[in-house]
Formats: sequence, C-alpha cells, structure tokens
Amino acid sequence: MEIKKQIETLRAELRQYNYEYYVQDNASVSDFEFDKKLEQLKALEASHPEFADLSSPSLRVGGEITKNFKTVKHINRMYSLDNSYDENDLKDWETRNRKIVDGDIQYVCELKYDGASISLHYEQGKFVQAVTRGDGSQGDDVTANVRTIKSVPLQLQGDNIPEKFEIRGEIVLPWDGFHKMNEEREEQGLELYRNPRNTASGSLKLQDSSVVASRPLECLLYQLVGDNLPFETQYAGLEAARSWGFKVPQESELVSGVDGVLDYVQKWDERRKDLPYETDGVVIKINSLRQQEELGFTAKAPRWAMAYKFSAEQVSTILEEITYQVGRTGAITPVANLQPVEISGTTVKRASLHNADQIERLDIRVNDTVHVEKGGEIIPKIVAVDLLQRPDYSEPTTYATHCPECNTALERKAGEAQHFCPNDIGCPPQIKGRIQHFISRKAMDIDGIGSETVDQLVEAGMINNYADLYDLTADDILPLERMAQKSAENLVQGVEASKQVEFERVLFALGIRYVGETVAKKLAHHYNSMDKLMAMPASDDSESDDLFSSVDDGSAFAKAEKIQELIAIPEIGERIAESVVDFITDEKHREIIGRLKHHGLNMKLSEKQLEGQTDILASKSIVVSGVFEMSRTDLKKLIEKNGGKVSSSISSKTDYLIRGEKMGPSKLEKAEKLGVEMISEAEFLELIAN
Ligand SMILES: NC(=O)c1ccc[n+]([C@@H]2O[C@H](COP(=O)([O-])OP(=O)(O)OC[C@H]3O[C@@H](n4cnc5c(N)ncnc54)[C@H](O)[C@@H]3O)[C@@H](O)[C@H]2O)c1
Ligand SMILES: [Zn+2]
Repeated sequence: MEIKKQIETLRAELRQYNYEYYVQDNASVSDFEFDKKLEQLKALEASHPEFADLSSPSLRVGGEITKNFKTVKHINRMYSLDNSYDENDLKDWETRNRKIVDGDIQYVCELKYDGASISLHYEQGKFVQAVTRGDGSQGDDVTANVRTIKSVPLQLQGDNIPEKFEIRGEIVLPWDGFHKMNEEREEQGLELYRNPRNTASGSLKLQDSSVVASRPLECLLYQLVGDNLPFETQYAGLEAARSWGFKVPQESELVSGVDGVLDYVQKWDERRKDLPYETDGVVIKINSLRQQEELGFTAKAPRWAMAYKFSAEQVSTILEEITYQVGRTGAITPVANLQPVEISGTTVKRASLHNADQIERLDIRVNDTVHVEKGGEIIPKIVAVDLLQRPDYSEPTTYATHCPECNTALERKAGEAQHFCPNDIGCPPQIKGRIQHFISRKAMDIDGIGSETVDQLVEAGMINNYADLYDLTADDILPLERMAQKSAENLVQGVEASKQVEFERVLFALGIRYVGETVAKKLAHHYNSMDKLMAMPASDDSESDDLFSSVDDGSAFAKAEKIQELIAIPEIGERIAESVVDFITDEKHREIIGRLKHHGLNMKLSEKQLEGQTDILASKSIVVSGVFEMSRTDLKKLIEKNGGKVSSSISSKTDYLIRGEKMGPSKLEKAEKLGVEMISEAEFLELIAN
C-alpha cells in the first residue's frame, strides 16, 4: 500500500510538472529535480511491476496539445529520447544493440539542441505544415507561426527530393536574440524571460504570427522521416537535407564505438559554450537506417538513439541574505546573496530569485544550503534547497513589503509575478533610471551624458526628471566634479540636438510602463500626435482645447473609455492600455510632458511619416469579424492608415462591419438588429481605393 501510494504521488507530481513545462512554458521545478523524481518513479516501477500503468509519465512523451491551435494527428509518431548519464549506460546500450542487429554498428553523434521539437511537412518540395510534438501522437498545427521563421525553407531546391516527407527538428532561440528580447523586457519593466528554451516554445504558441515573426527564432533540423527516403544512413540524410536548403548544423560526426562517442561528448562539453544557441547534451544515433528499423521503438523513445546529457554545472553553498533590487520602472527583483563559490571558473556571490512566487515554490530561506546552477542563464540560479541541512531555527521567508530605496509600500498587480514600487517620481533608482532611459541610444540618444553624469546631476539636486535636462545651461553644470568646459558644452548641445528626435522615439523615451519601442511606434502611428494620444474622451463629444490641463475628478468614466479606445488598437492589450492611461492622466506626468512640448520636442509625426495616410475613413468606427484573405492585423492596419477606428464590439456607433468567412452568429444578429452596414473585404478595399 505504502509503495503504491508513493508511485501514485510521483506520477501525479510528474504529470503536473510536465503540464507546467510543456503547456505553460513555465516550469516550477528545475530539470534536475524533475529528472530525479522520474528516475525514482522508474526504479519503483521496475521493482513493483504489479503497479504498472500504461499512462505513467515514465512511459509517455511529456507534452500535450493545446486548445488554441488545430490538433493534428502525427502520421509518424514523435518520440522523446532515452537518457544515459555515463560510460556504463552507453556500454549497456551498445551491448543490447549488438544482440539485436547484425554487422558493424556506426554511430552519428549530434548535438542536442535545447528548444521546442517540431515536425515540418513538405510536399512537392514545398513547405505545407508544421506540427509540435504535443503528446507524441498528436500536436498543435503551428504552420502560420513557423512560416515566419527565416531558416525554414518554403521551397526546396536540389536533387532527389522525395514527393512527400517530414523533417524533424528543433525551434531554438539563439543567445543573441534571447538577450536582445530580454533587454527590451527590461526597458519595459517586465519580468525577464528565464531561458531560450521556454521562450522559443512560448513563441511558437503565440496567436499572432506577426509577433512571432519579430522574434529571432531559428529552426535546426536533424531527422528525415518518410517512406522510401533516397539514402541509407542517418548521416547521408543530414547531408541530403542540408543540400535541399535546410539548416542542418555542421557539428555532427560519424564515429564507431562507445569510445568515439565519449570523445565527442568531451569535446563538445567544452566547445558548446561558443555555440550561438543552447545545447544540453549529445544525441547518439545508429547510422544505418536498416539497423534502426530492426531496433524499432519503445512506447516513449527510439531504441536506436540515446541522449547523453551534459552535466549542468552545479554546486551547493549557503544563502546568507536576501536583498531586493529596484529597477528603472520600479520592478523589484529579489537577489540571493551567497557564500562565494566557484562554478565553471567564475566566483559566484549572487543568484537571481526571480520573484516572490519562486521563493515560495522552492521554500527558499536564509541560512539554507542551496544548489546553484549555472546553466543556460547568465545569472546563476538556485535550483533546489537541501532540506536535510536546514537549521532548526529556520523560518519561512517573508517577502519585502516596502521599497528598500524609498520605503514606499510595494504593490503587486493581479496576475503579475513582480512586485513594484509605485513611487515613480520620488524613488531614487527610478528617478535616475527614467532619465537614463530617456537619454539612451534607442530613445532620445543624447550624446554627452553618461549614466554617471545623470547620477551626479540627480544627486546634486539639479535635475529631478527628464524635462529638467532642457533647463540646464553650461554654467549650471560646470561646478560639478570632473566637468570640463568642453564636456559641459557637449552636454547642452546634445540636449538641444535631441529636439530633432522623431515623435515615436520621444514617446518611447517617456518610459511608460509596458511601452517599449514597438508599442511606442504603434501608438505614435495610430494617434499621430501626443495631443490625440492624451485627449480624453469627453462626454459632450467636443475635445477640450486645453489638453495639458488636469483631468477633472469625475473622470473614471473617461478613463475607462480611453482604455477601451486603446485596447481596440491591434496588439495593444489591457495591461498596456491601463498603464498608458495611468500615465497620461497623472498630473505630474502631464506637467512634464507639457514642459517637453514647450521646449520644442517632436510631439507629432513628421510630414514624411504621415505619407500614405488618408482620412477616407475619418471618424468611422469599424468592426472586423471572421476570417479574411489578408491577415486581420493587416486589415486593421489598413483601416487605421485611412483614418478609421477599429472597434472590438458592435454598437449603435458602429459605421461598418467588415464581414469575413465564418463570422459568429451573435455578431451577425446584433449587426442586423442595429442596422449596421455590412461590407465584404473586397468592398472595403474598393472603399479605400477611391
Ligand atoms: N522542470 C520541469 O518541470 C520539467 C518537466 C518536464 C520535462 N523537463 C525536462 O525536459 C527533458 C525531457 O524532455 P523531452 O521528453 O522533451 O526529452 P528531451 O528534451 O530530453 O529529448 C528529446 C528531444 O530532444 C530533441 N532533440 C534535440 N536535438 C536532437 C537531435 N539532434 N536529435 C534528436 N532529437 C533532438 C527533440 O526535440 C526530442 O524531442 C528532461 O531534461 C526534463 O528534465 C523538465
Ligand atoms: Zn521606491
């Protein structure tokens, strides 16, 4: 009974972890812990065959399908891989293989790329479909998303291309792209992505393929699947695929025997650090396809292949203190201060704890002995707590309640992982951070001021916000330490030159939470000017002339309306909309924006940027429903470019309903009832062509 219970508990836990890892792309335990539990389960199941269960996580491919995409049944199942951890595991595998197959065995060693598995289908040399692994028998149809990945060839070239085949591979996010995405997250005050694997896998599941297109994903291929493939070995298959235009990594090697495999593993355990993407091991495959066929598959994995995991670099140390960092936008990051310890040649003193949930999940406490891993991430992380070493006096961690910099009570919005300090104008790191962001290269790009100068200016009480920069004179700043006449003049000139910067970058520079470069651009082109962005819907339909005056108190209604107006813009979600409205209705921000305007910064799109825009649809409210020839995003863009307003729901104020295929019956009914004019996509195009 006891054992049965133990097995059941492990199965339930592993199922939950699989779900978090594959479906939610948000693992709550480390791979280390997951693998340990899986091993434990396998051992128990092996010694107690009476509790066998075909649906045990030990026998199944981990993933699941989601409801967001069309489900596709795999023509050829997609398997996971069995793992080996040392030379003996490999030798056992070799012995088993020799018993089953005749003749010499050659192995292909490949790197094990850490991303999301994918199967690409080709017919007559054309890309037709991409399906995720899902649960192995069926997956999600993510064709539209995968089509945006530049390394996926849409049309193959070369000889002997089979009429119809599948090719398996991994969608990965190279380090460069991953870091770049995180820089943007940081600018927007969002929680950073944890690792490239999660991010790649999460990207594939996005609903809007134009967002996927903006992510620097790559697709690395490693296996052809199909009937009558025109070659006899795995290695020849890789070469053929490469010649047809697939991105097949060059690192694979043909070896004979376990010794050759071990040499390869050793070599790449070192060299992988220089690769542009993350790898977590080596995959060893039997080269001969005939021998592969003889060996076949288990329920979970091919018998002709084996993974060999690189050992993650892990050490244990004592957690001495938890401190809290305040970011530019006020986001709080808890940091573990560790007893210094060496990992792979560097001394580690600090590790990220991500957020309050993470601390709670792992029950991390001060004075704990913790396992620290320096895996893919640049910042080492705590993967587990050694509970056996926990001192008796230990107490659960209580998360900080107040800002360590300005002592303001911390806030946490529903559904968000991160706490933040709401004192955006008075919290020192936020004051400095906002100004530093304002002058940064992608924002106002002000030459002549470095971040140290900003610190100096703030500490000397000469500036408190970015508008103050425009009041500075060379004489003001000259008394600052290490400030020469020339640098003072450069600074003032740099500030002056920034008045030429385009509106969309000015908007980005303001540092509105969640408004990164892309969102700023979108808002700038939607509204064309700061005045229009800031204009609050008025009850009497007449816009106030005095836009920089305060928003009066009875404005909750106007705020809600404004939020709706913003949400109707493609790709602007509720969170962004609320943040923008909070910002533009805040008295202090309105005053600062007013001053920037007064100093002559660009507060509207230039003539050149406005080109191609018309006002054919000016003040028309348009609802789009159903499936169209062009993408919905493009359709909405066209409406906006021509001055129209896209609205998400039908009301008496709706001017047109553009009706696509498969439109929902309730929308149709409502439109008919309200007498809204319905037009087709073609009619719409005609309308704006005039
Ligand atoms: N932390 C968690 O909660 C959690 C939960 C589930 C799984 N995991 C981790 O995920 C891993 C198990 O996942 P899995 O079942 O996807 O197996 P896996 O990732 O260990 O190996 C199988 C996969 O390797 C990929 N692969 C990469 N390069 C390849 C190559 N050259 N040839 C063939 N395949 C290649 C394929 O996509 C294949 O599906 C374990 O390491 C486990 O720790 C963690
Ligand atoms: Zn603060």
